[in-house]
Formats: sequence, C-alpha cells, structure tokens
Amino acid sequence: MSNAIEIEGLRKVYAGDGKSPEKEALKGLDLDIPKGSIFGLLGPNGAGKSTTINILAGLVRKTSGKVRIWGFDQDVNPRQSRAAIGVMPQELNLDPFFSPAGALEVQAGLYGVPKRDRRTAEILDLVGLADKADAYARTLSGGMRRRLLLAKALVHHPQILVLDEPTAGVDIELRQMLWRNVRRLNEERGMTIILTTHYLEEAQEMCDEIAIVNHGELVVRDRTDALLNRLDGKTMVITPETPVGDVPVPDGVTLDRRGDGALALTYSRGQVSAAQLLAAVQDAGVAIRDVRTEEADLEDVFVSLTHGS
Ligand SMILES: Nc1ncnc2c1ncn2[C@@H]1O[C@H](COP(=O)(O)OP(=O)(O)OP(=O)(O)O)[C@@H](O)[C@H]1O
Repeated sequence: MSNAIEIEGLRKVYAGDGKSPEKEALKGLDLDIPKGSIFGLLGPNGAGKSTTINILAGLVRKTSGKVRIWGFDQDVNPRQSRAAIGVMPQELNLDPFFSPAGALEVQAGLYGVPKRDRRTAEILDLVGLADKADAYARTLSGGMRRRLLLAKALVHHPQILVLDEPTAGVDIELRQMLWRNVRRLNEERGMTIILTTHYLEEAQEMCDEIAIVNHGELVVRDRTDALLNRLDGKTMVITPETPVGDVPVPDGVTLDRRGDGALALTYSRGQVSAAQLLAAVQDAGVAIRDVRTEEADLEDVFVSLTHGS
C-alpha cells in the first residue's frame, strides 16, 4: 500500500433545517494521498475542504463513500483509522485550565497512549514550547496556542498530520516556524502531511502534490510542478526606452500596459515563440531597454481551473 489516504465516491449531504435547505457539500469525491507526501487540498470558500478533513478526522459523518486511512477502512476499523491521523484544527479551542504539559497529557489519555509511550517533553520541545510546559494557558500568546494545537495533534504519534489553514492570520515568524516543524516531521519521520491553505504561494512552496476541489468535486490533482506546467501561458514584459503608442501584435497575443509604461505580452508557448514576439515589437519601431518573462504561478492555475465560481 503506497497511499496514506484513499477516498472513494465520498458524499456528504448536510441536512437542512427550517431556514436553510439541505446542502450536498461533497458530490462523490475520489482522492488518493500518497504516503510521505506534503499534500495540499485547495479550493475556494465553501468548496468542501473542511468537510473532507472533518470526515477524515472522524468529526463529521459521511453520507456515503469509502475512506481508508493508512489502510484501515473507517467503517470497519474506526479505532485504527482514527489513530493513524492527527489534526491541527483551525479554531483555537484550548481548555484554559490546562498548562501545555497538562493539555498534552489529557490528549494522550484520550487516545489511550500508555504513560511509558508519552513524549510530552519531546513534543513541547519540537514546537518550541519547552519553557512554557507548566505555564497557565491564559498566559500563552496566540502563536503559542497554535503551536500547542500542533503539539496536541502529535501526542498519539500519528503517521498522518492534517493541518487545516494552519497559518491563517499568523505572523511571518510563526508561519516560518510552523513550516520548519512540519518539514522536519515530513523529512525526518516520514510523516504524511495534508494541509489546506488560502495562501497559494505557500502551497506552491510547500506541497509536492495538490488537489483542487470546487463545489464538492475534484477539479484537478497533480504534482505541483506538473500543475504549473499545465498553463502554457507566459508573459513577456518589455520596457521600452521611451513611451510607445500602438504596437501591433501577432494573433493570439494580448497586450497590456503596466503602470511603469512596460508592455506585458501574454502568449501561448504552443502558438507563438518569444523570438517572433520580440521581432514584432522591434518591427513596430520600439527601442527595447529591458525584457523579462513571467511564468504562470499557482494562482493563475487556480483561477483558470475554478473560473466562474
Ligand atoms: N454543518 C453544516 N451544516 C450545513 N452546511 C454546511 C455545514 N458545514 C459546511 N456546510 C456547507 O457545505 C459546503 C462546504 O463547506 P466546507 O466548510 O467544507 O468548505 P471549505 O472548502 O472548507 O470552505 P472554507 O475555505 O470557507 O473553509 C458549504 O456550502 C457550507 O456552507
């Protein structure tokens, strides 16, 4: 088995109440997540990401479909499938009465981790909270609380770690620390990491593979680099020596003017070559001071694939 997670035909219908109608949040999702990967689950608001993660975590009951976690079918082996996964939730729901060390001990108890297998000090050290082990929870900063949530997700030594919007609203320093920790867990312990994020740059930088969901369906799933290669649109930005007027461009090329007077020519590599573009601009009598090209980034891919939502 090379997959950490196998999802087949997953559906979730939230029942309606008097005010709102029922909602089909997942419409038969199929998704495999390979072991050892850092996997990004992306999608616009309301796409069904949290529903998927909450089903994996055992917090939301699926309507139908199959979910296997580390080879364990959620319906057949609920305990084992739950033990294989740790979730760092979005909300800072921490009990104010427990110190970080206390909170980890309680969590370990909930998961049935025997005392001898508990690694409270080691985990607190990993997330940079060793010196706060016995501090009052209410004295912890927002950043420390988030790190404590990460620590809690790790107490039962899961093979899979799920991070739901881990860096929403956190400062750069904490974000970097979280990512350093997550990378280490992935590289040194082979932990499979699944994350949702609204920061596409972050997904592009962190994830080996990405799935984009929209309206409860899988739109695309691919290696991050392959996904970026899908858009063959490229932009050539030409800064002229002096301001220029009309520039005729070959068919299939769009011309935008940047604020600084530069010409941005977006073209498809399959249709036009960079040499042809440069020649067209020079033929129009433009003296070129500088030329650079811009590749598509994940944001472009995301927009083109979820267009119209
Ligand atoms: N408990 C619930 N009851 C009814 N509808 C729900 C419930 N939770 C989510 N939904 C609906 O299901 C759909 C998917 O929601 P979900 O939270 O999974 O999306 P998401 O991709 O996580 O969005 P976001 O990025 O905003 O968190 C949305 O239309 C949402 O309104």
